[in-house]
Amino acid sequence: MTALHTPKAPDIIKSNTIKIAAAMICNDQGKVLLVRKRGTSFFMQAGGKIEQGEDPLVTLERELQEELSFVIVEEDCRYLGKFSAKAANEENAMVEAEIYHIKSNLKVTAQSEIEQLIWIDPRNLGSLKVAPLTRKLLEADVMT
Ligand SMILES: Nc1nc2c([nH]c(=O)n2[C@@H]2O[C@H](COP(=O)(O)OP(=O)(O)OP(=O)(O)O)[C@@H](O)[C@H]2O)c(=O)[nH]1
Repeated sequence: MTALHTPKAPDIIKSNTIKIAAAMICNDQGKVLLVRKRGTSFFMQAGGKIEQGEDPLVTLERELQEELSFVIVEEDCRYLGKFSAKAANEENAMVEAEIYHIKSNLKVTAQSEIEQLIWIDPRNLGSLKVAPLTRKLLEADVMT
């Protein structure tokens, strides 16, 4: 008789992990840029899915170009680390993010799949609906 393998919780979580590269874009006034994608309700970091074998910084360059027409200046960009949280828009999934801190005072405009962008005061979110990963990053105070 063939033994059936029933996935245990960690296996299930692993297979439902979305890997992304995303940006903590901060300006001189201590504000942080968040985006809301078309048809969704959570505000989150600009960024997107890492393609198989892709360097996360290459992913981020592509996503910021697509979403904000933003070009990364190397000296204003710093790798912060890998952070994970419950995915905002997908049921029963986790998001694992390579996060980069980017300093910028440039005016950015929403492109393509971005319905809304806002500069927020990280110490005063009020009732803003933010993605779990974003809340975690803001609570970890990774803005500076
Ligand atoms: N970009 C981004 N995605 C996040 C964050 N937090 C979070 O849970 N996610 C989840 O990760 C998923 C990434 O999908 P995406 O739609 O941003 O990626 P993408 O542009 O490459 O997608 P596509 O090419 O399949 O349309 C989102 O649906 C969302 O549920 C975040 O801060 N930034």
